Amino acid sequence: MMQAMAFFNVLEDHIHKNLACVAYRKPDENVIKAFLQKDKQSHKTTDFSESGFVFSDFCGSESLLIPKDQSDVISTEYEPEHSLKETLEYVPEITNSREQKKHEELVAKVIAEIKMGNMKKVVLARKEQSPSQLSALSIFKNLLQHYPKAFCYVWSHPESGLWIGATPETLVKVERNRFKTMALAGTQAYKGKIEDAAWTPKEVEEQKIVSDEIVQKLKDFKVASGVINLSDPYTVKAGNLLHIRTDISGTLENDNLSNLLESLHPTPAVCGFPREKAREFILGNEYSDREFYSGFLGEINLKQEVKRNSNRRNQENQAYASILKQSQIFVNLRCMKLVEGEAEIFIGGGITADSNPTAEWEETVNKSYTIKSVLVHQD
Ligand SMILES: C=C(O[C@H]1C=CC=C(C(=O)O)[C@@H]1O)C(=O)O
Repeated sequence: MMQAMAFFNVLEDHIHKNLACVAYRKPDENVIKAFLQKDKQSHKTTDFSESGFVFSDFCGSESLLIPKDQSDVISTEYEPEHSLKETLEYVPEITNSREQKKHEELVAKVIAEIKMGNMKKVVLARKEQSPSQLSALSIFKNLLQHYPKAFCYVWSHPESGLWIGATPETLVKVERNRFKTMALAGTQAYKGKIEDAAWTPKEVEEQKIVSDEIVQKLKDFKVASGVINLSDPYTVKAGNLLHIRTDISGTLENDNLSNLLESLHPTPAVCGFPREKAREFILGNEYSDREFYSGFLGEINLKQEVKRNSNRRNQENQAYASILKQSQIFVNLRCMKLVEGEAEIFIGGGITADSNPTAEWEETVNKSYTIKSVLVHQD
């Protein structure tokens, strides 16, 4: 482990030299890890068989990779610099801008398509520009501070540019032959108590489409070898927002990570249902290219040594530590691209037949706050 100051200095230097690197902290953990690529080559993966950190776009056309064997891997313990406020106070400014009109018109178009029976759900996203007073690493530190339950990262790569985010959504975690995923959807503002959250039928349906489709796709792609386990839906907090979540887990049929990712991505939490029609609509109608927003990112095929228990029965095995292969991949939400000091914030929301265009606009405004609130100095 390095001292935090040395860690951030090395990272900053790497970003400054425009060499590929990523630093991240997993939900509820207190270690920040970084992969600093040593060579200047642009590595990509197509079959997800390598070991390293992957950064994939929404379309699935580009999967950048920082290979472990080409990187220095460093880590530091994260200590919040000052006591943090649970929720940042914020009153969304809802302006009647041109952007709002454009977004609401597109939402209305989706609702009309859904009512014609072409689709059941489409996630519509937009991009918002916001000036930032801070450097990438200061923004990253603010995210670490305010979102302990999120996967917080900063990714810098000559091909993708600089991305920063704090996502609440796991795409998949694989450990040996077990996988865990989640269906996350439905959004409301957090008002002080998780228990007080009441969900409308629209939100319940929006989330159920996600969990049903994940299970169906796992079956279609023959991913799971037996029963797929599902929790009941429950409410989770992500920054200033609440979502509905179902946990889904099972045993893998084989260790083909590529097949698993293809079955899951893009889920109806970021695309829609049916997948292909929703994807086509998104690519043909959204005003901005999503790039890496709503794609996925994370560790793939990392090997970790696990020491055996030293109880008597295991004593003969003491000399052997087992190797655990694991992947932990997140959906790239609540994120921004930093372009010459300006933040491009990407936000979206699920549209179903019962959506209200103005409420959908407001939801994206609320979601943008996860990022906007950390673009300024914190005290
Ligand atoms: C697409 C986003 O969120 C997804 C995850 C949780 C809740 C969502 C919703 O309520 O629409 C979205 O499906 C985003 O934050 O840009």
